[in-house]
Amino acid sequence: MTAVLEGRNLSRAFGGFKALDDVSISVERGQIRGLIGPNGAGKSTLIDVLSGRAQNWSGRIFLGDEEITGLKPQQRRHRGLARSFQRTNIFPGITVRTQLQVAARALGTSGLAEVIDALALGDLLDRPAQEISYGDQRRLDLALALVGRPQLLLLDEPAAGLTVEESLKLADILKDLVHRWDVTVLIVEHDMQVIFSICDHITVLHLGRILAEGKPEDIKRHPDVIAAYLGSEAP
Ligand SMILES: Nc1ncnc2c1ncn2[C@@H]1O[C@H](COP(=O)(O)OP(=O)(O)OP(=O)(O)O)[C@@H](O)[C@H]1O
Repeated sequence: MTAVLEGRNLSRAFGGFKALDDVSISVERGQIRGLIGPNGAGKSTLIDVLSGRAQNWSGRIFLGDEEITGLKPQQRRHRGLARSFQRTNIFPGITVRTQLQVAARALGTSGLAEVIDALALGDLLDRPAQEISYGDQRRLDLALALVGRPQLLLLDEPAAGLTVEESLKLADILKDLVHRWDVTVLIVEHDMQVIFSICDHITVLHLGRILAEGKPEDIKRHPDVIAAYLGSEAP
């Protein structure tokens, strides 16, 4: 299998506190990789390091065969590494259409129609983002990350604040995109229904280190993961 993303020996400290402690991760092409763990485990820190948003970290990162360790977020984005944010990354007063067009222009790409179609945003194009529902805003955030059809999508809690119905719809969209568009996904999510329904592989972080890695059914039964995070009520 080909690794689309490889992080080697990634570390980041805040003062003397190691938020990320020598973590290595390899995500294969076509995978939906879940990244789970308790609050403060280092998940967002890892996403920040991989997307180029973090300062003062160490380690090496490869996107396919290319080392991207020293590249800024926008340079990584141009090479096909996109991310969404825990808080949506959208501008409230601007219409859905304009936000997508601005994102496409910044990337020098066209092909917005397929993104609009995939995320079912067609009826919302002329609405300012502040007027659409929170669930629709999360889909717009995902659409912005998908402009230019990135090869790798880093998602930081895309289902946060969504209803069960919206979360399941999002899960369906993601599964579909991976298969139709050949996008690889690394997803941080606390909603275990979403994680266990879409991920083929899961990495568990705890206290800045990898606690376990494996297939969903093995992770569900892993005693250390149950003790540190899932409890006895794993879905
Ligand atoms: N800018 C910062 N300054 C100081 N400490 C930070 C900073 N950012 C994160 N941390 C600390 O680093 C640790 C890891 O944080 P991180 O946000 O990566 O965890 P997480 O697994 O994403 O948690 P959550 O599930 O709550 O989002 C936490 O203890 C957090 O308090």
